Amino acid sequence: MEGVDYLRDERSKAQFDVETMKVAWAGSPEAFLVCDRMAKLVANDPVFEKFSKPMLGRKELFKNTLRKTAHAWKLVNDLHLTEEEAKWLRHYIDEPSYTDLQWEMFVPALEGQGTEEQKKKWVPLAKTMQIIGTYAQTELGHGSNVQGLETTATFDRQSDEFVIHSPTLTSSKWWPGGLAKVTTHAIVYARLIIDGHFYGVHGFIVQLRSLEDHSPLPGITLGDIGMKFGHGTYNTMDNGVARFDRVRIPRDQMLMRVSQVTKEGKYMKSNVPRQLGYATMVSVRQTIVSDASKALSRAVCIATRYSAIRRQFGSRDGGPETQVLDYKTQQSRLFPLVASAFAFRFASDWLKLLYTDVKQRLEVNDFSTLPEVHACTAGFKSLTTAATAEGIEECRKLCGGHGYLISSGLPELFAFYVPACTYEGENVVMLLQVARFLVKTVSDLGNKQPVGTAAYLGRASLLVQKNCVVQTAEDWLNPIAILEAFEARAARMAVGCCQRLAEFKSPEEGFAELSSDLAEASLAHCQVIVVSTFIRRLQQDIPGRGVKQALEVLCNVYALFLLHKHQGDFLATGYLTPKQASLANDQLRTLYSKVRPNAIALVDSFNHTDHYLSSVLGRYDGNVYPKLYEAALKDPLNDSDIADGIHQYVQPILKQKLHSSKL
Ligand SMILES: CCCCCCCC/C=C\CCCCCCCCCC(=O)SCCNC(=O)CCNC(=O)[C@H](O)C(C)(C)COP(=O)(O)OP(=O)(O)OC[C@H]1O[C@@H](n2cnc3c(N)ncnc32)[C@H](O)[C@@H]1OP(=O)(O)O
Ligand SMILES: Cc1cc2nc3c(=O)[nH]c(=O)nc-3n(C[C@H](O)[C@H](O)[C@H](O)COP(=O)(O)OP(=O)(O)OC[C@H]3O[C@@H](n4cnc5c(N)ncnc54)[C@H](O)[C@@H]3O)c2cc1C
Repeated sequence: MEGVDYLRDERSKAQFDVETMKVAWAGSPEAFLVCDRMAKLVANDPVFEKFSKPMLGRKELFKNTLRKTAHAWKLVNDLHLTEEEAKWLRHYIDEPSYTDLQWEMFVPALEGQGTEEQKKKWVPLAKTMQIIGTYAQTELGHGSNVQGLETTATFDRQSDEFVIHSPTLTSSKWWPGGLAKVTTHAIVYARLIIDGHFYGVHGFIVQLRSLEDHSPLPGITLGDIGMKFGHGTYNTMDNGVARFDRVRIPRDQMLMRVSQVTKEGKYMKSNVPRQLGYATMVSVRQTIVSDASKALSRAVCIATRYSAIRRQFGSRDGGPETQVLDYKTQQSRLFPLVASAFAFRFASDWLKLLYTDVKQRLEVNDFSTLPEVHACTAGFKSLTTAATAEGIEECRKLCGGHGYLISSGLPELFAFYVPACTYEGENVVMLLQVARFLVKTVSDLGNKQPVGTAAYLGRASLLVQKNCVVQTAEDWLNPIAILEAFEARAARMAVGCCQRLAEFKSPEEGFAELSSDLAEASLAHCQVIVVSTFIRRLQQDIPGRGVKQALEVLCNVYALFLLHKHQGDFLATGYLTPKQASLANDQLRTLYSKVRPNAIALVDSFNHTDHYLSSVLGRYDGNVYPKLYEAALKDPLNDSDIADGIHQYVQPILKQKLHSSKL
């Protein structure tokens, strides 16, 4: 039956205005309109159909993405889309493509690390796609350890050129998106050598392919690194390998904002810190945090809608069975993920502001907030991608057996998403960066009052002594009580690590030995910031019937869920008593009952189209079973009753004559 809304009753239970919540989720009325327009543009364009993707082979997958990307670029030009609109268009097309690297890394690297002159020359070429670039940092032998990269860029004073060379197999560039078959240029990260001296790793603009016939330029070997996890998701992308055999580039193609090499071969450091060479990674990590909330919102939307349709057990007298969404176990696994999607959304909005601020400061050579922004982007990247990857897998399990079908949309989403835990800074390596910041901050407390996200550590001496005052489950609804619990736990963990570090012969030895504890302290610190950002968001004016109240419930769910999950930390650091932890859990159960009537409306607020979700379980109308059946029938194995290979391989077995002694 087309046109029936199987989730209508659920929608009628909503205690808040969904349309206003959509705006709160999008960030502003303008942002909502852009997203909505781009989502519909993609959903209504047959070129962007994606149902057939799981059936395509590697070459077809890749070509299909090239076709979609070309169509998208045509739309960008024909419709005069802004950069913001074009970004959303790419997002809703929902297929990793070389343009992700072009816009998220190549252009930002040129803009952030190039001189004014370099920007003037290269940025317009990239922005009009006259050149297509990638970010070639990782090598076969090194990814996390950027200073360990082996590719060399040797200055040749005679010709005023750099010679880019891959001296070993492990120095082969390995992973860059779009490198294998598409990109014409790359920012290649290499060790600078002048007169036999090493001057650290720098970025160089290297042309890879002819702009005439697209063939690799002399001395450059390019290829694909092979199929990746999952089928139809990241295999649309040609992650590549590149080897350089003494390839020459002009001197002015070294990105020279941080340091310069003169014609005479003199290495000149400007007054900007060398970490600015890592600025592109800070920019992308910030984007990745925002993508986490989108990916998680997509998974929870599917699992919540399906959980309202799916019924198991509980039927009396032939009446309807229980919706699985009504089971407390289902709620306790699902609702914290719905709350996390909102928490990450608000955290990423805040991070964007922080990043915009640091970008403006860097332009006028103010580097004072860079360490804090680096710690926040690295830490948030780790926290949100790990929770989102786990959350998508949990949503698959929440959908029972059907969640394992490609048509549920969840396996492909997981396969697409999970590398976010590794790329752009492996998650544990990123937490250890936060740990460096924390250790410095705590060690400096006697001399310097911490500010910004670390300001609470300025009260560390108080926080390590004070105990939680909560006496009833109701008390756990007080944002001051919640925030203090998170701050006290994080401060105690950080201070505890620093005290133990002092017992080692050297800080390096202590840091290595205590790295697991330091990573946990870093996670606790990042959770303070995410929880406090959610609380601060609620202190702002939030219009719309019941919107603020619904968000308050989610904020409490997010915080108390984390408290429950990490209660070992809260108890071990001595801030909470077991009784107080148990009261928090009682409150959490009550909160789940408050989320329940709003569950479907909350996931409707993400405004995801059926095209974007690409899930029969998460359909807006809840018409799951007929569509699941229909999708199954479309499988190529259902083209005929007797499949290829049956006559050849199965019938001979069925027809064999065995002697009874062999049975
Ligand atoms: C279903 C399909 C849907 C499809 C949808 C499509 C739409 C998608 C849209 C957008 C997607 C965007 C994503 C695009 C794809 C991404 C592809 C991924 C690309 C990559 O992975 S590129 C490679 C990334 N590589 C890394 O991240 C490497 C990680 N390693 C490092 O960053 C560093 O090596 C290190 C930080 C670990 C160590 O640095 P190092 O200098 O060796 O050593 P330290 O001594 O630790 O640091 C010194 C000092 O510097 C500080 N510091 C380090 N990093 C930074 C920084 N970035 N900024 C500022 N400061 C930094 C550090 O804290 C130290 O400071 P201190 O001395 O303590 O004061
Ligand atoms: C889908 C995808 C796309 C990518 N795209 C690009 C791209 O476009 N351009 C590009 O340059 N790169 C790209 N990469 C590479 C990516 O950035 C690296 O894989 C990533 O930075 C991790 O580095 P690694 O592979 O060297 O991991 P490793 O560092 O080797 O990690 C292996 C293990 O060692 C641990 N480890 C490493 N160092 C430490 C330490 N100091 N202390 C404790 N534990 C440690 C890690 O936690 C991890 O468990 C991509 C990767 C993927 C998966």
